[in-house]
Parts: sequence; C-alpha cells; structure tokens
Amino acid sequence: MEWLLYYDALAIVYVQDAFYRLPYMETLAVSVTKLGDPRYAYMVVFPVIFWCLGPVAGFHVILAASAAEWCNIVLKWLLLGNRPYWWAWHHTDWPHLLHQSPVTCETGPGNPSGHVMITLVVLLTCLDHVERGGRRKRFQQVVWVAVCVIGVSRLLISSHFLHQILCGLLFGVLIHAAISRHLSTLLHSSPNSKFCAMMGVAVVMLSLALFLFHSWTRLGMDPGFSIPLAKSKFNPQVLCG
Ligand SMILES: O=P(O)(O)OC[C@H]1O[C@@H](O)[C@H](O)[C@@H](O)[C@@H]1O
Repeated sequence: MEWLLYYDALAIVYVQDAFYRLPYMETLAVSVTKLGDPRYAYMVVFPVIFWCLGPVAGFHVILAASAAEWCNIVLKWLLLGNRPYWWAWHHTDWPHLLHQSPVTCETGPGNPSGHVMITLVVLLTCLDHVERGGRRKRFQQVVWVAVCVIGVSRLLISSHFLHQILCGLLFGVLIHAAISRHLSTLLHSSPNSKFCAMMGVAVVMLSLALFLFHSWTRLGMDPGFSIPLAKSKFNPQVLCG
C-alpha cells in the first residue's frame, strides 16, 4: 500500500507544480473545494431543486445526499485512509514538498473523497429529474466536469490522494445506481408508508453505524486515528515534506 501512496503523492506534486505556476491558483482551489463541500447539498441544492423542480425532486436530492454522506463515513471508517498532508510528514523517504492551504485540515480518514462522492450522487440525482434530450446531455457534461474540477482542487490542497478521488467517483456512481430508483419509488408511495419506510431506514442506518464503529474498534482499528495526525501536521503557513 505504501508504494501506492508514494506514487499517488508524486501525482499530487506534478499537479501542484503544474497548477501553482498560474496566478490565483490557490484562491481558486480553495474556492472550488469550499463550493464542493457536501453541506451545500442541504443548504443550496435542496432548496433550489425544491423550488425549481418541485418537492419530489427536492426530497429525492436530500435523501440521496444523506444516504451518500452515511455511506461515505462508513467507508472511511472501514478503509482508514491517510491524507497526503500528514502522510508526507511521516514518510521518511519522501523527498518532495506538498502545499497546504487554510482548508487542507480535514480531520477524518481520507478514503473515499466525500467532496467527490457525495457531490456526484447529489448531482446525478438532480440529473434524474431533467428530461431526456439535449439539455440533459449538456447538464450531464457539466456534472462530470464539476466533479472532476472538485477532485483536482482536493489534490491541489493536499487533502486527498489520487486513488481516493477515483474511489469517490466509483462509489458515487455505484451508490447513485443502487439507491436512486428505490428513493424515487419511496417518494411516490403513500404518506403513511413513506413515513414508516423513512423511520425504518433511519433506525437501520444509526444501528448499523454504531455496530460497525464498535466492532471495528474492538478489532483494534481506530476510526479516530486521524484526529491527532490532522491536529499535529496541519500548518497552512508551510509546505510539508
Ligand atoms: O472526504 P472529504 O472530501 O475530505 O470530505 C470530508 C468532509 O469534509 C467537510 O468539510 C464536510 O463538511 C463534510 O460534509 C465532509 O464529509
């Protein structure tokens, strides 16, 4: 695994060397990363879709965002991925410098990228509500470009390795394919069955998260391993290496 992280970190060095030559790149990377924050699914995308496309589309988006957020957290606990900005300090043979920025300090494990995965699920869910035809194709292209740009911004600020971005894309597509139709069916059911189904899913998600967290801890894995690393290795004033 270390060799993968090594070559992945080299990819970050190349991306940073290429992009940081251009003016205002750090400001741009930070702005894109902030815009790609999954919280905007609730604060911006949900109200806009609710207003423009109606309540069914709006609730579809917010349920998909919640499910994707839950899957992302659980996958992060299971995969326990490092983040480049602290990995670079610990790897003794690492000769290069990685940039940090004011938003680099993510405290959770890094795999898969939540910005990429959750944003992709949310945008693909919005896409489900756009009628087929030329407009949908254009919107689809915009979705993929937006998610890739967010992925590059995560590399530029040293928050993710390349494979974590690719895992975010893969899991985003899989989760959207797995849940979208079920959520849509649920939203078209009667209010009573909708309420029961949502309560059931919420209880299962909470119980499963608690079960996985405790089982993993008992097996000797620590999902909180990343917090001290993030606190000690984050310094936006410096390059790390
Ligand atoms: O895995 P990433 O892209 O670093 O995202 C992790 C977290 O980043 C935070 O900034 C977001 O508010 C969370 O919603 C998100 O889950």
